[in-house]
Amino acid sequence: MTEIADPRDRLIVALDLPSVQAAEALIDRIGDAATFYKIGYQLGYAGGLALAERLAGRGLKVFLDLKLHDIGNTVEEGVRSASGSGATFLTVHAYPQTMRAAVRGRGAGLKILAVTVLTSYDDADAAEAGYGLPVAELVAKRAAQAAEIGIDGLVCSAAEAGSVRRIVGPDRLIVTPGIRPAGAEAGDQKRVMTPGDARRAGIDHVVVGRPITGAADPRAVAQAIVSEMA
Ligand SMILES: O=C(O)c1cc(=O)[nH]c(=O)n1[C@@H]1O[C@H](COP(=O)(O)O)[C@@H](O)[C@H]1O
Repeated sequence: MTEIADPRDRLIVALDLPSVQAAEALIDRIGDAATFYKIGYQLGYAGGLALAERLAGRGLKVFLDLKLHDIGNTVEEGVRSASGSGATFLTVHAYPQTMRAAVRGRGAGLKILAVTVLTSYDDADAAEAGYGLPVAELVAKRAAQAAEIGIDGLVCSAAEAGSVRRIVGPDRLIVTPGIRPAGAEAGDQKRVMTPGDARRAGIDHVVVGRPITGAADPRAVAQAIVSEMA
């Protein structure tokens, strides 16, 4: 688990919103309660990649959640292009070929996170997708491969954080979505945990979307999550 000087950096707010204007309005409302923002498909395909550069230029940290998975050459060159965006994190799916290519394309300052098994999957979903392993074993297998390949961090559910930490050691990052403050709706997430329990399980960063983007007071929810983890 890495030392983090500013406790706000542990929270990554997922900007899962339809437009740059909506994202900028949310960032304004949150103000200095958050320092780290994630841009994924929904916003990325609606002008969010340019926003990523602007946020990084303002000193905010940016997680580009592109979840790359393609032939090695395409992943390597895609990661190389993203290396100029000012982002701190970029996701790829945790397939060995893909992870090796991402490490080859990684530029200075960009950390590659490998998504082990999506937090919306349980064992039945993994079986339906053709995997012969329960989720916990598939996460462990992919975490070990990621560490061997030299990936900077893993995305998994907080429920697997303890076993992933034992596999990857203290220096690799563990980033966990599927985070729900007590009483919040799980939605399509199947492997969920509260921010406090996730922190106690040894995670470095949590990713939180709808509990903040859908809140009447997103700033207050962000502050409560940061305090719960401190
Ligand atoms: O890579 C991710 O960020 C990710 C991986 C994963 O396994 N599960 C997962 O939910 N995410 C992302 O984390 C965010 C979670 O959003 P909420 O469920 O609204 O809190 C979304 O932007 C997802 O795309």
